[in-house]
Amino acid sequence: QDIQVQPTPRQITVKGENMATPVTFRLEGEREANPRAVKLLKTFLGDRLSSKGLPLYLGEKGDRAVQSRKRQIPEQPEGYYLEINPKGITLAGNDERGTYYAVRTFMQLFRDNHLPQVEIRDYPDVRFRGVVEGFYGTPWSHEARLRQLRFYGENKLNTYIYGPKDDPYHSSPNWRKPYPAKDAARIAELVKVANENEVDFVWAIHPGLDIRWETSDRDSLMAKFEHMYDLGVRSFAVFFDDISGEGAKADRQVELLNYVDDHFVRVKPDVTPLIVCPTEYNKDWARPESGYLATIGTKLNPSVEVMWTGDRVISEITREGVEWIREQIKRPSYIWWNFPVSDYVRDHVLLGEVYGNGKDIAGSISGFVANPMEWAEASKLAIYCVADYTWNMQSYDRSRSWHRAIRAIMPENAEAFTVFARHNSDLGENVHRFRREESVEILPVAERFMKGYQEGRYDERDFLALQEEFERVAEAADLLLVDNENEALIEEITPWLHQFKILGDAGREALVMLKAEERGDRELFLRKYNHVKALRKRSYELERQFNQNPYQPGVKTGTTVLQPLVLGIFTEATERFNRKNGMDLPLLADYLPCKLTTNVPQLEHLPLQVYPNRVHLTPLLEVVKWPAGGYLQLELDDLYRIPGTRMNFDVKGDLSWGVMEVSVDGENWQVVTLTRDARGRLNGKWEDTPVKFVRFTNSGKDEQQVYLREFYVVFS
Ligand SMILES: CC(=O)N[C@@H]1[C@@H](O)[C@H](O)[C@@H](CO)NC[C@H]1O
Ligand SMILES: [Ca+2]
Repeated sequence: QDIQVQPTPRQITVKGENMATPVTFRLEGEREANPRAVKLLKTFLGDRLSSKGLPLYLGEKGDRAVQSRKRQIPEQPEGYYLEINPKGITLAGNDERGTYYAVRTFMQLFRDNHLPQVEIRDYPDVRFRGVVEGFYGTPWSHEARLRQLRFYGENKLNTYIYGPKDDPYHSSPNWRKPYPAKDAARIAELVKVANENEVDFVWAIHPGLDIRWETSDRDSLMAKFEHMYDLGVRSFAVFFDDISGEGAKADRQVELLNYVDDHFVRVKPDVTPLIVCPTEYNKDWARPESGYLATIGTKLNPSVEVMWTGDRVISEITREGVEWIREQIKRPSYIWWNFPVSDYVRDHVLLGEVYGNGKDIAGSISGFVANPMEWAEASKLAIYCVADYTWNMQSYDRSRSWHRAIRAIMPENAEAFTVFARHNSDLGENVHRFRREESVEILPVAERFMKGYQEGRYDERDFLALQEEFERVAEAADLLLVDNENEALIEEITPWLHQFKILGDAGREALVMLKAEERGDRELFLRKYNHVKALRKRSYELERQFNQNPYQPGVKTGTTVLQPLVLGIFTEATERFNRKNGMDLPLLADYLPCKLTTNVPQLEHLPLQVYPNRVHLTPLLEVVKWPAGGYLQLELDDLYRIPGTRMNFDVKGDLSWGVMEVSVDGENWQVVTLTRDARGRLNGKWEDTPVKFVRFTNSGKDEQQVYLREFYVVFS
């Protein structure tokens, strides 16, 4: 029979027919077994526990209760052996966490009226598995974190790294300060719940923005770690990502890390190995001539774990890639996988399958933690799949895992959530050029239909299939909006559900428009034309109402297939209607195109936010290396005055290297006077003859490392 356990166990042997579930169980080994495993099992079995009944042997290798099965227990860390048969049940761990995992598996196999007769030998591929809360944006709430930790216990994830960029006590300005009492108490509670769920709570510090390489700051960091230790934290990390200047120096970082390792981590009996996120944390940025990774590799204590995001900031993890970095840092890397994090595409939710990472990387990595979205519940979809992948790579099946994740997270509305997730998985254009599949099933139908429609002959079956899909979209949105099985999740995705409902309605109505136009039914066509326009307007209003953040404000859904399909059908039908009826019904306004050209590598694919009279560059989270002579140019679609332009590079020092110019023809340029305001932002304007081009250049002779916090141009 199809026994489903999450994550997929390494080896399951069915030994016979299902057996009737005993009314009671006699627990053997309670005193010596892992207390958290005992507690979990006793809570689960409740009044089925008694001094009589089928014996249930629980314990770790070496404990008396499981002595007879000693040789069956895998010797890998966190491995376990599970046996169910009419004579008795054995849940035996290679270590305490293994026993806990055996109980977790037993709980999934348990049915009120029957138990499978099985033998399972199981252990994880990757040593450290879990999540790094390491994104920019609103940190997760305390309640969201508690739910996460329980979710990790259920899915055999053993690591949660606390590192929200926007927590001022994790990063600047207060990394040197202890948490205020209320926050401290919350951290202590998180640690307690993490322990109950056999999760290492790793507290990370991000000091690099303003650290000074003096003993006073070293002592501040040690004192902060002591403060966290007193709250119960036993696992620590230091993040040196997204910094420049003094803090980015490898030998200084290594000196500090080795000091912390020697005088804190290894001094205390119960602290796990220190973890560091290096400043050069991906291959794209690694500069052999800087010697940064070589310094890490040769001088950093070998016991310190080194994180790595892959070949690029956001990238799939390949065997070749992890073997390359292993050479550089002289140890396996601890993967920081930047998915499903969406802090650089905040108007999207990423609910698609987890795929693209090699199944042959386990031998070269020590850890694999996913950086999630600020939407904690919505991130569970990907986290569930990462748990399955990192536990047993060879048997990982991206689609099976994803469907099981949906049923685990939304059992009552799995179908509706599947429809929603299918069409909310790609990121759209983004600065990292990282894309995901979206609307995979309907894509071929949509393409074939649009081609046929434009050529004047489409297959009616395709028409009906699209109609059915848009109906399912509309239904799914309404079902999920009133779903109460996971209210925290619905609360997170409500803006996208409203947008999804509009998309479903607009799709159905556009198809009615198409038929009305074909039949020459003017009245019906005009009714539906106006309805779709109204839906479009509602969609824009939603974009302005929800999720207003300074990076990618708004609410995008179905952007890769369904939205373009609706727009395509609407446009084609309206153009035909206009031609046949000598009318000039306007098409759906799309914002004026504005073109960006640049020779700054990190800005090459920077999406623009274009509004009726403003164009914003999408701010970047990472440090931008702006070479001497590096320029960024905006070409507008017409001649405009520039009543205002603003740039914020978050640079304290000299900005005189930056020059802004405007031009009518892209050849002759006039300099725009820039003034620096109290907050260090550069402001300018151009009220003279209207211009078509605006450019900003590093006219100095050195590379500048800046943050692109804000860059917009207002034109009129
Ligand atoms: C190691 C790492 O990825 N650090 C940050 C991370 O905090 C961001 O969430 C990530 C995704 O935008 N970008 C890389 C970088 O900005
Ligand atoms: Ca024991």
